[in-house]
Amino acid sequence: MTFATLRALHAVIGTAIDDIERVYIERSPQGDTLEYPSLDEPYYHTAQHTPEEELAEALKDDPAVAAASKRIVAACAQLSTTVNKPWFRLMEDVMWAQFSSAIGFLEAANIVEILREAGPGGLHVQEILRLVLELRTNSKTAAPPETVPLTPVHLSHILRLLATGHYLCEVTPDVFANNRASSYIDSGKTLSQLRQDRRLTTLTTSRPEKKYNNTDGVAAYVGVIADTDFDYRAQPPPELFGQPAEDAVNGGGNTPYATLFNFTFNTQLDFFSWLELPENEGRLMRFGHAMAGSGQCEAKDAVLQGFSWEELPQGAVLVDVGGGIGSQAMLVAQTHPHIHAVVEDREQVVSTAASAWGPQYAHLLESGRVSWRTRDFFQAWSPLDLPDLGLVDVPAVFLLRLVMHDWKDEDCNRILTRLRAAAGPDTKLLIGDMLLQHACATDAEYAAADGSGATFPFVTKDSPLMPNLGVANILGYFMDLFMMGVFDAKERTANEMAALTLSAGWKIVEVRRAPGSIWAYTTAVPV
Ligand SMILES: C[S@@+](CC[C@H](N)C(=O)[O-])C[C@H]1O[C@@H](n2cnc3c(N)ncnc32)[C@H](O)[C@@H]1O
Repeated sequence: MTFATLRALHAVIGTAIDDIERVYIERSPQGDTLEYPSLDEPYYHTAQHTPEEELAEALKDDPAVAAASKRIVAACAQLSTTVNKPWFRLMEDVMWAQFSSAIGFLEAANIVEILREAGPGGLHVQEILRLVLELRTNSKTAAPPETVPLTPVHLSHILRLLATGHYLCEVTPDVFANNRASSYIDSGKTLSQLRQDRRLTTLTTSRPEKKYNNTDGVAAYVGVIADTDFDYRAQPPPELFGQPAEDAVNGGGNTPYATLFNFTFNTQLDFFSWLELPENEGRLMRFGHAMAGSGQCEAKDAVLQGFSWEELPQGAVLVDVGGGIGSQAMLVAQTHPHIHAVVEDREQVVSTAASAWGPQYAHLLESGRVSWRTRDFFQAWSPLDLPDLGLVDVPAVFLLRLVMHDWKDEDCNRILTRLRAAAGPDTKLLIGDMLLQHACATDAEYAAADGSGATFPFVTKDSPLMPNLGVANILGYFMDLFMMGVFDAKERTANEMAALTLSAGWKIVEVRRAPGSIWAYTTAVPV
């Protein structure tokens, strides 16, 4: 039985590679065969590429390729867990935090940028260290110098761990170069730009977060998640251990803390208010950029596929609630000229949001088709007064992307109830968030699935793979625990989301997702 399962998993991998190759062949330019991008070759998104290189990279987002890739990841993980000695698997998983810290260090120390400038031959750790120290800053978001007794030996060990885990290549002993995986974290900034950011400021106010301006937000996202102060991130809330949260986190003092985040930072503020404290200015800026990077969780432009925007009437208004710097609103307004988008957020975010955008979107801001307003989403929604449209008291769509997962159910209910009170009969609520699935499926669910992988279960009943595609989707389940630690919130299962929206008078009518993806756009209408 087990050998049959091993072979079935092996077959899944082979079939999925066939599926990927078919797409690459079909899309190859005439007379040429498009190769699958090599892990050894960096791909810097800000660099110049040949049309073939760009296409080969872009095809990873092709729905058939993305779905096949997920099956390969799921099968490889299941296969390696089956055959790995249990002790090794167990210890690797328990010690995985070391790897996460190493990636955080790679980003914070600008090593990807240093190695980009070094080129394919790489750089010896001694020279890497010299540049790391030269670029090191003393900001709140970087480790203070006295806690980093970094030597070339330390550095080579950290980088070797990363190379062994398929980030970086060790070209010759102690000489490291970027590979495709590490190049993905590249901010695109030159070392001279990074040095310039330091020079422009005083010693005590250096601004490493400027590194994230005009980037795709991936480095910023790594910085947010791997922030060295966020060590509580791996800890589930104490309630899970049967202790009341207050007893477990208040350290015997008199002040109860609502979450482990509050305990760790010794604050009674919620995360977003804390982020606005003057000493967290760099973190706030980085967070805004990181949200642009969060787009990588979804298929490219997923918000465009997640809703039938083209069916909205001329002058329809999308309200992007808690929309941050407005990355989704921009995308929708850019693609659909008949839509106006208003991004609502906290005052401090709104006051700097427009300046986060380069000339590419200037026409949307100048024409007023994208605008911002300050609104606390726990307060009542009030009509908008827009230059071209006049008074808008019934928006067409309320978008909540990556908002629900920040809040516990009672708070989400308050947010949704405010939106429900402002909704007209045709107003849609669109939620963009992970939609977790159970790690099992019933016969009825298998029978009802359409087989495309766009509905759960993501595989057919005879597949050896888990119905939620296991490790291929584990990011969603990691984020779930991260949200518990940071906000006492969570990612939600489809059933949990349905119950939550219904509690505020919204009924889910559609879920759209890329095949096999845990990320979904969920549409609800007033009950
Ligand atoms: C995780 S971010 C998501 C941003 C954006 N929706 C996106 O997908 O890129 C959550 C956003 O909620 C905003 N936010 C937090 N509390 C808020 C409140 N009480 N009222 C309005 N916005 C709030 C934050 O400032 C932040 O921009």
